[in-house]
Amino acid sequence: ADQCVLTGRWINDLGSDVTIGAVNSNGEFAGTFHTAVMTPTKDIKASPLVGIQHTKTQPTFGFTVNWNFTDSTTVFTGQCFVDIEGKEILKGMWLLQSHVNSIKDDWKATKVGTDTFTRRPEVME
Ligand SMILES: O=C1C=CC(=NNc2ccccc2C(=O)O)C=C1
Repeated sequence: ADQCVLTGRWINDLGSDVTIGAVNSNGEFAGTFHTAVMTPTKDIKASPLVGIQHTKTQPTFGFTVNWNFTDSTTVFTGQCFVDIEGKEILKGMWLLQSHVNSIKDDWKATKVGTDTFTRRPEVME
């Protein structure tokens, strides 16, 4: 089914903008994550992501984001669901690992949360 092939543009509930490229026959993909959560201190560059999805109906997926202006990493995992109107939703959870300078601070270095992505509507020309 071509539903829930992750290629394309997605927006999450924080307003961040994710672009995912082609998904290969192994389900692997790459893309960019343009976060909405950083106040534009400097020009906010997109951060790279790599991931993999199952290629079946309503597949599960995972991807990793390397935040390029902080030394932190977020891994997302979830499942793509198609609602009755055919709208796709990526229902997921994430772990954010912040860089800390000492293992003594490791206890406070991992945050967890939920996140939902929907397809970014193509702007009508
Ligand atoms: O430099 C950084 C560090 C962490 C960030 N986390 N963003 C997230 C973490 C979890 C879920 C969504 C987001 C998001 O940006 O939408 C973003 C930029």
